[in-house]
Amino acid sequence: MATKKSVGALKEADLKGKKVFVRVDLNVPLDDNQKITDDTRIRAAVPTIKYLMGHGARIILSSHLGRPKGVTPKYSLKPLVPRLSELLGIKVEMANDCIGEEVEKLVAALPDGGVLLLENVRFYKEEEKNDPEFAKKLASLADLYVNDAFGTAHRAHASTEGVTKYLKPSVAGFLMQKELDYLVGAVANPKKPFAAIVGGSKVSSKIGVIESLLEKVDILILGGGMMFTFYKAQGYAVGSSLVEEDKLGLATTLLEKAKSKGVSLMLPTDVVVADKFAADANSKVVPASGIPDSWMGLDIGPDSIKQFSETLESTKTIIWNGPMGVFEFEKFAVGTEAIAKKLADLSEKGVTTIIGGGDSVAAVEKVGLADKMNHISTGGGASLELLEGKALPGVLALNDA
Ligand SMILES: Nc1ncnc2c1ncn2[C@@H]1O[C@H](COP(=O)(O)OP(=O)(O)O)[C@@H](O)[C@H]1O
Ligand SMILES: O=C(OP(=O)(O)O)[C@H](O)COP(=O)(O)O
Repeated sequence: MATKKSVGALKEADLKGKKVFVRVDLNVPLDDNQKITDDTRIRAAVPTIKYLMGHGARIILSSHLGRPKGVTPKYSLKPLVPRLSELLGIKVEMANDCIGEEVEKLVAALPDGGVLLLENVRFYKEEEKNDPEFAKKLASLADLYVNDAFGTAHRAHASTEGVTKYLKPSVAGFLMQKELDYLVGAVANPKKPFAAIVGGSKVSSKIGVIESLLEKVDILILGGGMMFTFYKAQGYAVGSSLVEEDKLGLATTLLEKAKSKGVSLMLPTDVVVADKFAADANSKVVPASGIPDSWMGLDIGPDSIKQFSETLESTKTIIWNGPMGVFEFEKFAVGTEAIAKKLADLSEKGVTTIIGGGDSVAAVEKVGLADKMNHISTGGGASLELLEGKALPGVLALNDA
């Protein structure tokens, strides 16, 4: 685990004129017109960058956006430059690549206090493979490394882990430290009953976390795209809803494990189904066991909202990652907004509420309730893995970890 020493290391580092490779998580939601719909992750990255600017460092920012397969214009980081520049109060330069000669020239031209944003590091498949040669190329751009990408700290990728082997010192940024300080404390000894709410669409990467969560929580509520794999495992028809066919066996095991552990695992009893994946789809509420052929579940229904809300009343700590439905479409935002309101309400009554994840936080911001929560985390998967008790590779790789 990174300790206060890591921040000390950043504060003690000689930064004047030094090229600093800063991994940030600028994986923000964008709409169809490439407009940022929630800038939480950009704002969260600002304190470390401003500190580096103020100390005369030459800042090379690196991030991913989405899960592109190769170079994909839709996943370019260019639309973020105006907002980043505005927040930093300087003109941020943008590179068309993240390695190579053009990037080296732009780095060489950086003045003290200047900021260069590299293009999406996931445009190279070597990033997620944690390819050492690619990590070396990234590292060759700079003199030292700062990891402030808490949201990606659970990934052992070239820009989060590999690069630390070639860049010393490698230290945590302020956001990384703040997240760890809060989350490690909050989840090591949570006030009980402790509930986790897991939804969203990253089923295959988050379903595995559920097994360990069953060791920690008293109540586990599942919604969003996560629920249909569990429905199908129980023999329900799911129409054209999001399902991970190869996780059906795991879902069955998890249902059994919850029972044997005495964990109350709750699935929505009703679902809002749609005839297409669109804002103007026809929709109706059906029982969980009654999803019609070729319809897809895009939100939890009113009965589920009621049951989940009543259950949450009894808790003392709640961690939530993953929206309950496709909240980006008004018609399917009801479940997510109701749960957000419930958590805000409970927070005022003294329940500890932690919301993590790019889209979950966007949903809570959208209804203006972020300020009511105890902690808004920039990491969804990362906070769940911390809660599991796992060491995060991006943190472990730092010098003072
Ligand atoms: N029933 C569903 N079917 C498909 N996608 C869903 C469903 N419910 C929620 N989602 C989608 O899940 C996405 C967020 O998932 P995820 O990335 O796991 O959350 P976070 O970013 O908070 O960690 C949202 O874009 C939302 O539209
Ligand atoms: O959005 C993210 O994770 P999250 O949705 O779990 O919060 C991070 O940027 C990590 O992205 P990834 O899950 O594609 O590695």
